[in-house]
This record gives sequence, structure tokens and C-alpha cells, in this order.
Amino acid sequence: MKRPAATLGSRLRSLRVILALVWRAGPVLVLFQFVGAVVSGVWPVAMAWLTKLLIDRLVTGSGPPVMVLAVLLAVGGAVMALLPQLMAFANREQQRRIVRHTSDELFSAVCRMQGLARLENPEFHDRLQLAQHSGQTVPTTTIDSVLSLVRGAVTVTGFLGVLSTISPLLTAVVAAAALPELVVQLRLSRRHASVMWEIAPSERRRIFYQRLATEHQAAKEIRLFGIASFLRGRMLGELSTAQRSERRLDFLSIRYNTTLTALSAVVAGTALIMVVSRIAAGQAGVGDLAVLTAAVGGLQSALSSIVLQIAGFNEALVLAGHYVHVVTVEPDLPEPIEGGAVHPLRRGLELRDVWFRYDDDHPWVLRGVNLTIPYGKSVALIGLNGAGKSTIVKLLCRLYDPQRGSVHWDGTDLRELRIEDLRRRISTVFQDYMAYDLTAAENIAIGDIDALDEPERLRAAARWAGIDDTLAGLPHGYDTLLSRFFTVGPDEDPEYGVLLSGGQWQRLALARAILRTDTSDLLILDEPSSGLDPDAEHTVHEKLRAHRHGRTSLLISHRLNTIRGADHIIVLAEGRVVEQGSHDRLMKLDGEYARLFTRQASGFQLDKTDSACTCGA
Ligand SMILES: Nc1ncnc2c1ncn2[C@@H]1O[C@H](COP(=O)(O)OP(=O)(O)OP(=O)(O)O)[C@@H](O)[C@H]1O
Repeated sequence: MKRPAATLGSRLRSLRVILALVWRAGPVLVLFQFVGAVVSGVWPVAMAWLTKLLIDRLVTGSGPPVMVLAVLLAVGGAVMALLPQLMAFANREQQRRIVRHTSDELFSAVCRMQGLARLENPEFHDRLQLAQHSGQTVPTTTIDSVLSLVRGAVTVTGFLGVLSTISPLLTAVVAAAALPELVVQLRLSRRHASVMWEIAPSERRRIFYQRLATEHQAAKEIRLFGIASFLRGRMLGELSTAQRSERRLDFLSIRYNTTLTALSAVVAGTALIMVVSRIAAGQAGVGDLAVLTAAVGGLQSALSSIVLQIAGFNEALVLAGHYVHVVTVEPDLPEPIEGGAVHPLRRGLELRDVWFRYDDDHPWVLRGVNLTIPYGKSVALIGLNGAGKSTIVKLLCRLYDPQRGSVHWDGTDLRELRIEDLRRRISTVFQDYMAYDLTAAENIAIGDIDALDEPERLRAAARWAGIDDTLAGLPHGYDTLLSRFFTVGPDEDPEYGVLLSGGQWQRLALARAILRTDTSDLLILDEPSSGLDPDAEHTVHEKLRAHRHGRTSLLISHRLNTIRGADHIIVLAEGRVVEQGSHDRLMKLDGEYARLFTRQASGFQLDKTDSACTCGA
């Protein structure tokens, strides 16, 4: 997988975005942290200097009064003891606000992506994972780094000044020794950022296997098929892959850092020898030894901290590139800048020579499809598994754009319409509809969230789908949580949540779609009754027939008896329309539809004969 390039320009852009974010999250906190950093940067130098003055005063009797120096040292020490507590609180508060901002920005950015293609791209998910991680950590790292740099710069400047009064040569040696460290740490930081990118796919797979073990949906199969140890092996395998890369980086880091530590010990030792020799030669006072010890140690550790901060900062900016990419990425489906309002449907929808595949490397799923869903008519779409029926549904909802050809709403290409407006006019039961871990009322109101405060509308939709009695009979009626995953509700009652059966969920999904038909022009039903019992299926289809009458609808079903009453039936095979017309016309044609219909009908006939024979025996 190719690592996205982190150029200087991209890092500067990330820095701008992150600093703006930090400032928005809490300007007062930033200012407080800045002042605190300057004060704590000045203090070590001030303390060393005050100590030197105190020693000189005690030894030679010259300089400011002892009491003044002692009081300054004591007050400074007290402030410095308190400051870290306040700074730590400011940091944590800043972190909380940043997490809120970045969580909001990432959530909104992902929801702004109107199509599905990007969400089906593994590389995008790797970026998203790093964006989530860096969005929470980088702003804080950035502010920590900036503050540490300020603190370090103040300390370094002070010590350099102090040390240069004792020995300019020594000052130059200590300062120059920081350069190799800077080069090494920058290298390590870049390597660290690239390791994180390398291990992102393994990390996502590991999380996937780990989640499977705890997910309710997978629990039955995992237990029945006994695949827990298979999944555990996979999970640990991914973990090992990621840890191998991390370990290699650790070894590299140890090698570099050991060399750097040796270098700094040599510099400190050399400095000590130089000053002790000068004191012995009477060229320096005893107070100089105290200030030198503090200055060399303080300077080395301040320089080292600056270097580490620069390196950490560099790494954070490379990682922040993922966050910035996700929150600023171009829309995946272009929309008109002006206009694009969607008017109520008057003529119908049309696919004109539509060619579509899910990815450039994938085979064509639709190959030149032409079809019309006329206004006020019910259209049925049938075909074998994989023929491309659900794909057409997704194109009608503009979840993807076709590579060739176009989809039209009353003659206007969907690409010229505002997506949100378009979707407001469509109500759909997808084949893979969602069962949300929300209350029953909320699960229906997903179809039209404004109805959340209109219990009567929710109940009417539920009644239509034949699920009202079931929902009303739940422990907390419509407010019952349809999940065993959370303990919410009154008194955190663990019994608060219940689960529905597959068919009950399907009715609920229907209720959701029916709720939306109050405001939408097109009803799409992709296998709306596959999980219903025969009675329920019959009732639902009778209702749907009446509901669809005079409304524009598209029904997909493998149960051909449920679609024979449609105004128009379209048969899809291998991504092409191969037949279309009414049930009678298609039966007369004696083609694919007639073959499928006859086969299904004869199956029922045979079953009847069989059961008659059994009864007679
Ligand atoms: N998100 C996707 N990414 C890649 N390929 C996909 C995706 N969704 C569907 N396909 C492929 O597109 C083809 C058509 O799928 P589609 O779901 O449209 O078929 P269908 O006619 O609805 O089938 P079924 O009757 O089984 O529901 C299939 O070969 C499938 O593998």
C-alpha cells in the first residue's frame, strides 16, 4: 500500500488546521498555557542565577542581601510547585474540548460523503483510522510541543547566556552536540509515522476479528461452527504483524538513542573537566561550578527536550495529514453549486444506457440498461441473484454515479439535482435494511426523524406494517430499547432492552418506509417480505398493492406471485434488460419470466400434490 507523501507544504497545511482547531477549542486555555510555559522556562535559569548570587554572597560577602535572594528562591519554588497542577488541569480541559471538536468534525466529514464508494475503499478506512487516532492526540501533542518549545527556548537562551559568561567554547560544544540528536530524532519520527501507516490495515483487521467475538450477530455462527480459535488465531496473527513492525522500530530507536546518550555524557564530562581546571587555575570562582553544573545539565536536557519536541511535532504533523485529508476531502459525488431543487415527480424516472461497475478493476454489473419507472405506476424488477437489481436501487438513490449513461428524475440528470432533496423524495426498504440499537419508536422514526414527536404517525405506520400490537405489548411499549447491548432506560434496567424476530424487524423496516411515503414520491421495496410468514406476506403484499396503486413504486422480489399485479415488469439478466411488459404479455412471450414463473408455480403445485399424497397414504 502506497504511503501518502508528507511534503513540507502538506505539513504546514496540517499545522495551520491543527492550530486553528486548538485555538477554537479554548483560546483562554491556550494563553494560560503559553504564559505558564514561559514562566516555567525562565525559572530554571533564574534559580541557577539566584543560587550563584547566594553562594557568591555567602563566600565573598558581595551582592544582594541573603534574605532577598532566599525569599525569591522560596517564592519561585512555591509558584513552580503549584504551576504544574494548574497546567495539567488546563491541558486536560483543552484535551476534552479538542476531542469534542475533532469527533464532531470527523463524524460530520464522513456523513458529508454522500456516496458509498469511498466507504468501500480500504485505503480510505486506513486513513480514517489514523485520522481518528491523530484527531484525538495530535492537537494536544501540537500544543504540548509548542509550549515545550517555548519553555525550552527560554531555558536554552538563558543557559546559553549564563554559560557563555563562563566559557564561550564550552557553550558552543554543548549547543553543537544537539545537532546530531535533531537529525536522528527527526528520522525516527518519520519512520514512526510510516510504521503507523504500514500497520493500519493489520490493526483494522485485528479490531474486526476482536469485534466479531463480542458481536451478537456473529455469536450464533461462531459457536455453532466452532470458529472461535480460528478467529483468535487470525486476531493474534494480525497483532503479531503489527508488533513486529513496532519492535523493529524500537530496536532502531534504542540503537540511535544509546549513541546519543554516550555523546551527551562525553560533552558533560568534558565541560566538568574544563571548569574544574579553570577553578583550580584560579580563573573562575566556586559559584561558577554551581552555575556550570546547573547550566550544562539544564542546557543539555532543554536542548534534548527541544529536539524531541521537534521530532514529535514532525511526526504529529505527518499523522495530522490523515485527519486534515478526511475533514477537507472533496465531495465524493459532485453536486450543483446553485439550483438543483427537486420538484415533485410528474413524469417518472429513467435509466438511459447505464453502465456501472463498483470499481475500475471489477466487471461490469450493469451493461447499457435502459428502463423507465413511469409516474404513478408500479414497476417490478426481477432477475437471478447477482443480476444487478439492488445496484439499480442504489443508482436511483444516487449512492453511486454510473460510469456511462445517466439516471433521470423527470428528465433531469440526477447529477444536476441536490442529493439531499432527491433522497427526501424517495422512500426505500433496502434488502439489507438496518436494525438499530434504538427504541422501537426511534427505529420507525428513522424514516422521517421529524415524526419522533408524533407518536400517532409512528403508530399508524406500525399498524400498516402489522407490528403495532407487538410493539405496544413490549415492556415499555414503543419506548422499549430494541437491543440487548445497552443498559439504558429507567434505573439502568438490564432487562430494559428486547430483541425482535427477523420477520418483526422486517415489518419495522416496512413501517419506517411507509412513514416516509407521507412526504416522498417514489417507494422502492427491495425484497420487502423475504422474512415474513405466508400469512403476513400475503397481507403485506395486499396492502402494498393498494398502497402502490396510483403511486410511483419499484418492487424487487424473487417471489413472482407477489409482483404479477405490477403495472410493468422488467426482467434483468447479467446486467441487461432482457424482457419487459405486463405479467400476461411476458407469459405469452414465453421467455425468461415465463420460465421462472412457471418453475416457481410448479414447485408450489408439486408440494400440494405431494402433501395430498402423504395425507392419503
Ligand atoms: N458494494 C459492492 N462492491 C462490489 N461489488 C458489488 C457490491 N454490491 C454488489 N456487488 C456485485 O454486483 C453484482 C450485482 O449485485 P446486486 O446486489 O445488484 O444483485 P441483485 O440482482 O440484487 O442480487 P440478489 O438477487 O442476490 O439480491 C454482484 O455480482 C455483486 O457481487
